[in-house]
Amino acid sequence: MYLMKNVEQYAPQFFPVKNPPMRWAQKTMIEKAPIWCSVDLRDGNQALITPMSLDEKLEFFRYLVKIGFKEIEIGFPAASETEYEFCRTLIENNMIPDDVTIQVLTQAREHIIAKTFEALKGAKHAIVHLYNSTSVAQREQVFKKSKEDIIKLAELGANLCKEYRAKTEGHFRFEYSPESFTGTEPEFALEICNAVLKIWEPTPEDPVIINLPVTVSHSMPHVYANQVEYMSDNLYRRENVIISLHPHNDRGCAVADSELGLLAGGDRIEGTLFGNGERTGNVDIVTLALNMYSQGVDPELDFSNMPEIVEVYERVTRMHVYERSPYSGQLVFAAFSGSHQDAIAKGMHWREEHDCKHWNVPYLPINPEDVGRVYEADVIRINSQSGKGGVSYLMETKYGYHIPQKMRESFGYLVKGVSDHAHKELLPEEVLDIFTKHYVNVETPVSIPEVHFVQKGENAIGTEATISYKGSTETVHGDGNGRLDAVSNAVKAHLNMDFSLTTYTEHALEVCSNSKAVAYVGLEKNGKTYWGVGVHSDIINSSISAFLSALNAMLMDLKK
Ligand SMILES: CC(=O)SCCNC(=O)CCNC(=O)[C@H](O)C(C)(C)COP(=O)(O)OP(=O)(O)OC[C@H]1O[C@@H](n2cnc3c(N)ncnc32)[C@H](O)[C@@H]1OP(=O)(O)O
Ligand SMILES: CC(C)C(=O)C(=O)O
Ligand SMILES: [Mg+2]
Repeated sequence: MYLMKNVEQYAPQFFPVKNPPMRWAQKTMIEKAPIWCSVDLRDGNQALITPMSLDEKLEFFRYLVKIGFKEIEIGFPAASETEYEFCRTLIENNMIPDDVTIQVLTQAREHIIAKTFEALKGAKHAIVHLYNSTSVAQREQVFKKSKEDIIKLAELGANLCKEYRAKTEGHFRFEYSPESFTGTEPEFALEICNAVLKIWEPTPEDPVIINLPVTVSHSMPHVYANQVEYMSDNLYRRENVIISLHPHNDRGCAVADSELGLLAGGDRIEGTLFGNGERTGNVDIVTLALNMYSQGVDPELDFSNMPEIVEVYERVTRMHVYERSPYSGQLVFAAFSGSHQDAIAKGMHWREEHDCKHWNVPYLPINPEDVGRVYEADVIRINSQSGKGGVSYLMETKYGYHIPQKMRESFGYLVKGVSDHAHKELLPEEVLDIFTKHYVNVETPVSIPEVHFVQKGENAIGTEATISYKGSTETVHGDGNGRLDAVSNAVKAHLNMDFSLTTYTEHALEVCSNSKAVAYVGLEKNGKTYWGVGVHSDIINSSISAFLSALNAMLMDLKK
């Protein structure tokens, strides 16, 4: 018995290439950026609940130009007034930079082609993108036409485009898409593309784009790569043809389809920012480009200010960038878990110490700063899964505290406990607050309001300390081999208790541009270590405060 009863109605709907050479499978990397074409304003827009307004489209267009797109499909001008107006606004207001080519989509129907060319009047250059469906399902169910008739439809469209181009001023190139390519037999897809190419006769000066859309994804990515390789090997005048890939993400494979398709002969990618588009989306160009970037290949697009890109995109499309979207999601660089944080913190230190030329910090495929993300806010995030490494890294990078190795565990568990009980993430300020309240300059139950020292020999110091404890204040004396030792001995004698000072470290601390000294003290009693921190403008005061803080932690614990 099947858990999902309808499984039997499904069968593979794709047409694999027979005996594919699979030369692409020998390659391991995409070595140069493809030609990028953003289809955000067309494919992306047609998939929005509320399509973008004219102003929103204009803003998005300008932003795509800023990112570095040189080819932008701006819409389907024959589809609606807004689409038409948008095209006219760009042209009439000279808003298209000379190095940017707009692209428009049209069906193979005369009135639609006529309207498309009318929309393009005055454009210096443009790509006219003609499509018709070629898949078995569409031929049978939608067009109810034979293969021959479908080829005739494509030829009609190609001829009409040629005629209208001849009548319109401007430098226009052509693109043809056998829509639903992945549901089409490869031999038929080749036949129809070659029929169109024979009408358009591509030359080096007038190359034609053949776009191979994964309109609906039916197969694993290597099947698509074989189809692309087959087309690339057999297209008429291949040398003057630009093979474009247009994957959709129905199987979650759009990025893989694009990458393998590029290895297999693709020259160009049509996709959208963050993968917006019909159903599960188009290929996410951000991911594709930054995948290349992470291997040292210049993607020729600028994604260095991801927070701004996300803001513009979310505002104009009313879509949301998923928190786990590669490179762009709010949480993709965040490490909550202790061992990840620890490795990142160590990796960052390693990098500083070894002046590494290549980025190889564990768990971070790229430097988050390269896409405008901030370490403290975006990388090490603290909750009950966090550990000492991450918490200490945060205290060091955000607040300048170099917590001694031996103290880190105590602090790590303290923070984890707070987060666990509150059942929430702790902000850096909250972590600092726990640190301050628990360790820094703690003056109860014991405080030392006054202390004096006298040098008694080369390694001998005497102290006179005023100690307040349980409501009484007394002046006591002690000797030691240093100031802290002398104070510690005076306190031990006064309280009639024993403990040993196991850790002492100190360093300078910048607090609001004032330099202070911070000291850390570890006191051990009955096999347990108690920690204290002192912060003061004077290092002697810092060390005594650190000592007292540790002592007070011990006394409070012994009282329990
Ligand atoms: C995979 C993709 O993303 S393809 C792009 C899809 N995008 C869009 O469709 C958005 C814009 N489209 C529209 O606004 C409308 O569909 C228009 C304005 C283009 C056309 O509108 P209408 O003619 O009113 O309606 P509609 O789209 O339903 O037309 C369907 C007819 O066109 C035919 N047709 C569909 N696609 C094509 C094509 N590429 N070439 C030629 N004919 C086509 C259909 O077979 C059908 O024919 P029929 O009238 O003989 O049954
Ligand atoms: C118009 C075509 C290229 C398309 O968007 C698709 O097939 O997905
Ligand atoms: Mg599409």
